[in-house]
Amino acid sequence: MSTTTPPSPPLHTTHLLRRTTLNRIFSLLYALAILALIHHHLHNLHHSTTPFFFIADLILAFMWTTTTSFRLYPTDRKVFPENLEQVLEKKDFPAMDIFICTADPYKEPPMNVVNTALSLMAYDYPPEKISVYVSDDGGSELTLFAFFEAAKFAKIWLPFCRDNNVVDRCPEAFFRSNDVAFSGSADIKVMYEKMKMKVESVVDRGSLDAEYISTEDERKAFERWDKEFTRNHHPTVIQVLLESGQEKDMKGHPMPNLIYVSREKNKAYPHNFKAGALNTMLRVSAVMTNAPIVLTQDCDMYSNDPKTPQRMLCFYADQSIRHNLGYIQFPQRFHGINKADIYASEYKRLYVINPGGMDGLKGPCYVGSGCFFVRRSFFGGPSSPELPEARHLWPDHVVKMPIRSHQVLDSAHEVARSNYENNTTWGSKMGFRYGSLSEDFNTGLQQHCSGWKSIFFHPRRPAFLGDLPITLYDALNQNRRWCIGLLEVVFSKHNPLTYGSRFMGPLMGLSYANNAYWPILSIPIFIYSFVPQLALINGVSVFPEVSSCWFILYAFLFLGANVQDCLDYVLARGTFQQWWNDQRIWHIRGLSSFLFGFIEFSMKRLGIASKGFHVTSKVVDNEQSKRYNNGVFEFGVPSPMFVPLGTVAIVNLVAFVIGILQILKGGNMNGLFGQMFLSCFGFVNSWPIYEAMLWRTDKGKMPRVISVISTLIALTLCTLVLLVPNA
Ligand SMILES: O=c1ccn([C@@H]2O[C@H](COP(=O)(O)OP(=O)(O)O[C@H]3O[C@H](CO)[C@@H](O)[C@H](O)[C@H]3O)[C@@H](O)[C@H]2O)c(=O)[nH]1
Ligand SMILES: [Mn+2]
Repeated sequence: MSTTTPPSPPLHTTHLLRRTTLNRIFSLLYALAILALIHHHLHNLHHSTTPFFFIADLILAFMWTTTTSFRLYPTDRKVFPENLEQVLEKKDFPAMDIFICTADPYKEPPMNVVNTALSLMAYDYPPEKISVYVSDDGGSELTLFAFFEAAKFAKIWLPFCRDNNVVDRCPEAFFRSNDVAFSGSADIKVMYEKMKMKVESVVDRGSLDAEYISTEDERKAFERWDKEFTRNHHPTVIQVLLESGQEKDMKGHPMPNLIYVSREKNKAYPHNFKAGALNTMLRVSAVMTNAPIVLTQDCDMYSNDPKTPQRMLCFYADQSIRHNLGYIQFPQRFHGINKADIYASEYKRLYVINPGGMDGLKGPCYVGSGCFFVRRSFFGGPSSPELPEARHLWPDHVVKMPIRSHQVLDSAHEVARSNYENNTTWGSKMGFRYGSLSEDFNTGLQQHCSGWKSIFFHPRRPAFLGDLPITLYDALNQNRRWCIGLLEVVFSKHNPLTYGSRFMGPLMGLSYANNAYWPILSIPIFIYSFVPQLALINGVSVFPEVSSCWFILYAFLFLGANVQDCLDYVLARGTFQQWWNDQRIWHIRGLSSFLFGFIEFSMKRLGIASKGFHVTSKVVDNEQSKRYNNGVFEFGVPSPMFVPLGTVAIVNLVAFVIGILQILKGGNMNGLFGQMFLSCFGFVNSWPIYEAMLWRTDKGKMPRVISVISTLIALTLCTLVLLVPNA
């Protein structure tokens, strides 16, 4: 009799979405329609405006092709963490090194960073297997001070969460939403508030008074902030705040490791922003704990689900996919979004819809936060390792010394030196990749190209929740930085279309290109925001007449793209109103951040100074936050990025009014319908801009100077076009 081992229960399953077949059929139809349109354009090239639309439509067609790569294999996954223990015993769970990046105590309040750290330390996971590394690029004693306090509070907070099975393990989120009386929660709240007050008062004052320093350890730590210490030029500071083997929580259970690291900064060496910080963390953690799993977290992205590591393990523990599994990406989700999501800060397409489409191919892009990496994936491809010279940095190295021992601390300082990476392949072949302000996109791309796969998992309850920009200026600035980073990849050797398609296949190449080529959308958006409108003012018809069959083609292309986009959006649990705002913000980005990102990228290439990584502010102004919650656009600052928005708003208004007048006078409605429709669309989309320019009185209105400049430009354009002979 033969015995067979029963098959182990599934840890995860994956399936294609039901809409896949429809998607594919529609893609084919739409592609044919695009070909017909190109044919139509080629026959009409002699018309004066056709070349504009030809260029615009070619770019739109290209972008549509890239979007289609997400629609051919849209995938969804399920995990079964309840089966985990049959495959992997708790004592065999892999260790995890968690990196939390922060860069500025005034834009990223230390109390928020502490909250993120506490939520992650409190994971429902063996604490002795967790090490949290806080990377402080701000080199701030205020942040370190906050973490000394956090380490004390953690000894109470962790057992409280564990014993009461708390789900919101970020203290701030817990106290905000839980009125249920957990045993002891009132006392803990008092302790939390006390810590918060202490930290915030120190941050408000901007310096640390002797009265706040209570132990010898702390005194010694803060001595490192001497007179020479500045944010851009200072020695390495590594402070072990909690050591798992040594420290116990108030119930006697082990604590996770908690380590503060501010890498050495020296103006003579490039620090490569976040990617540089993360590479330092990779090395420092290698000599201290060297866990096989690395979780990267932005300082504002707190854990919203203590079971996330178990869900991640459902993939990691599956031997059949392990050999080339590089990372598991959870989507970036946000808290505090207003109901209509006016700035489309949720980036539903980028963070939720598109990754699901790539998951059916070789896996999603890395988006910078909420991503569990297999450490080995930073050191060459699955079958072509690229290892650092120092043996103790290899991913299989086993650390045998306690993290506070001299040897370990000495090597940690050594690898955090600002010139450590000189003449090495860190940032080019190893670790997080340099050369792009969108280090996340760049790193994921290169990992995929070297043969790694990734997995996208989108649980119902968001695994992480982050802050989002609540002013239009911040939102556009963030987008502008991304564009610079994306263009840096497009114009590098790792272009997703050429290099990417060669190593990942054409569909993955197109998926990556969809994001990378965002900024070129600026061209069709500018053309369609100005040319048909100006022609309308001049009474020139540029689109097919309503009665012609070409009009049906135009209508199909316009409606087809928008209805499908809207369906994708609504099926991903969005609302129609959110989709509406999302399409509007795409136009806004096209007219502002995409263009300005392109300009700054070009200047950077020409060697003219650039701002580098401009950290998004996470500080909330009460007035602004009130307006944001009411769904009111926040302009306020006189940014040149607002000028095209104002100009387009006025040109569309003028065109729409003149169009109506012409029709009333018995003009050519049949020939001008398309243009009337576009001006009307532009007019409706610009509503918040008229409000901000004309009748709002609050601080978030459009600054006068921007209104004046954009009105002048718009009126000049409208007048000039009237001088063009009406052909
Ligand atoms: O020199 C720097 C600059 C930034 N950061 C950190 O990088 C993170 C992201 O910065 P943020 O200003 O919040 O940028 P976002 O645009 O919101 O971030 C998105 O875009 C970045 C790439 O541009 C990714 O790194 C992020 O993970 C992704 O969430 C924050 O934790 C910062 O502290 C550093 O550690 N060092
Ligand atoms: Mn952020």
